[in-house]
Amino acid sequence: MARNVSQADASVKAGEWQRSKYVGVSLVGKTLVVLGFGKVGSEVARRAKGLGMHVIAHDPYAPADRAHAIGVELVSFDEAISTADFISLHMPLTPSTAKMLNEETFAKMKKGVRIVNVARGGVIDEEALVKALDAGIVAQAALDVFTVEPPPKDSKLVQHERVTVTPHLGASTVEAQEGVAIEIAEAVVGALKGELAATAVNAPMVPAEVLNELKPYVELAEKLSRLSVQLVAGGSGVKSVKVGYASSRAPDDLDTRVLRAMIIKGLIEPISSTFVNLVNADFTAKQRGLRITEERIILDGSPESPLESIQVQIANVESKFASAISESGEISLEGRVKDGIPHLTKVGSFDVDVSLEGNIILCRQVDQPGIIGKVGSILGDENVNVSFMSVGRISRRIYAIMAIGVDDLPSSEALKKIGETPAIEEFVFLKLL
Ligand SMILES: NC(=O)C1=CN([C@@H]2O[C@H](COP(=O)(O)OP(=O)(O)OC[C@H]3O[C@@H](n4cnc5c(N)ncnc54)[C@H](O)[C@@H]3O)[C@@H](O)[C@H]2O)C=CC1
Ligand SMILES: O=C(O)C(=O)COP(=O)(O)O
Repeated sequence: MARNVSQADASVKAGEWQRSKYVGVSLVGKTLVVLGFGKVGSEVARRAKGLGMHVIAHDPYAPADRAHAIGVELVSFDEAISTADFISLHMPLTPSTAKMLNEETFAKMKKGVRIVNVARGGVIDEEALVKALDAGIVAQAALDVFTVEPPPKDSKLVQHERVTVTPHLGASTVEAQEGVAIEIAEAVVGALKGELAATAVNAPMVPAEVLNELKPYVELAEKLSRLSVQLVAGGSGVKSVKVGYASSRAPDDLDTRVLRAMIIKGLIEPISSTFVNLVNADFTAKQRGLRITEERIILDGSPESPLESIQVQIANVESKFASAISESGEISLEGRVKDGIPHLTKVGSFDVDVSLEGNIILCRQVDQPGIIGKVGSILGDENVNVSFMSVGRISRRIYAIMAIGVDDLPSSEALKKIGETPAIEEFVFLKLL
C-alpha cells in the first residue's frame, strides 16, 4: 500500500508509465499503531520494528509485560489513533469491536493516516471509511476483509483508487495451510488421548499461559482425585465431592475450570471406560450424578504461585483405609506442588509428604521402631524401588501413618506380607501408574 504497488502494476499492464503518480511513502520512522495485540498483532509489531517503525499498541486485555518484552508501549485507544501514521487492525469482531473505526474515530486521526485491515470486515464502518478517504483524513487503506464477503461489485470502497484489496488471503500461504492442518491433527490426537483440549471450540477457553502455569496443579488435581476414589470402600457410591483450593490469588485471578475437569477425570476414569477431558468433564459428572462443589480458601501472602494446596474430599462414604477419613467425616486428601512436582501432603488428619510420581502404599501402624525397616525389606526383596517415604504421626508411640511411593507394581504376595506385618493395623495400595 505504501508504495502503490498494486495500482502501479495495473497501470504498467495497461500500457502506462506514470512514475510521478505513484510516489510512495517510507515506513521507517513512522508510527504504527497495532490495535489488538494478540497472536497476529504482536508478530506484526515485532516485524514492523524491524522495518524501523515506531510501534505502539492498544489492547485492553493484553499484558503490558508481553508488549514491553518486544519494545511496544500499550496506550489508550484515543492516544493510539490520534498519533498513528499507520493503523493495523488485529482484534476479533465482537460487539465491542464492531465498527470500532467509525465517523467519530476517523475525525480524531491524523490527516493522511493509512489503515490496514486483515482482521475482520465489521470492525470498520465501511461507509465512514469511504467518507474519510474522500475527505483526505485517510490517505490509503489496504483491506483483506469486508463486512460482506465477497463485497458487492460496485462497492465504492473496493473501487476506490487509494484502496488496495485482496480476497481474504491473510492465512493463505502453503506453509500456513500446512501448519493449520498439522495443528488440528495434533489437537485431535491429544484430545483422543484425554489430554487438555486447549483449542476445542466447545471447551472453556483457557489461554496457553494460564494452562502452562497450572500444569503441575492440573496433574496434582487429577492424581489426588484418582487416589481418593481408590480409598472408597466397595459399595459406597461416590455422589458428592468437595474440592478446596488454598491460594493467595484473588478468586477471579484463578481459573479453576481446568482443575475441576481434571478432578472429575481422576474420579471417573478409574471406575469407568469413559475418557474425560475438558470438553466433556462437567457433562460426564452430571450424567453420573456426581456433584462437585468448589471452595476457595483465601490465604495471605504472595500470589506468585497460583495455588498453595488442593484438597479433595469425598463425603458420605466408607473408606478402605479408615485413617483417610478426616475429623469431619469425609475421605480427605491434600496435596501441594513442590519444585514443579505434585506431592501428597495430608491423608485424613495426618501430615505426610510423598511425591506423586509412582504408586502409593499407605499404612497405619503402631508408632514403634523397626516398622519402616520391615516394610522396606519386603519391597527390597521384590526389587520394588521406593521413590519416597514419609511417616506422619499424631502422638508419639501411639500410631502413625506411613506413605510410601513405589516406582513399580509390588506383587500381591509382597502386599500381603506388608499387611501381615505385626503392628501394621491397616494398609492400602493405590495405583497411579
Ligand atoms: N485475514 C485473515 O485471513 C486472517 C484474519 N485473522 C483475524 O485476525 C484477528 C487477530 O487474530 P489473532 O491475533 O489470532 O487473535 P488473538 O485472539 O490472538 O488476538 C486478538 C487480540 O485482540 C484483543 N482485543 C479484543 N478486544 C479488543 C478491543 N476492543 N480493542 C483492542 N484489542 C482488542 C484481544 O485482547 C487479543 O489480544 C482476528 O480477527 C482473526 O479472525 C486471523 C488470521 C487470518
Ligand atoms: O484464521 C482466520 O481468522 C482467517 O480469517 C483465515 O481464514 P481462512 O482459513 O483462510 O478461510
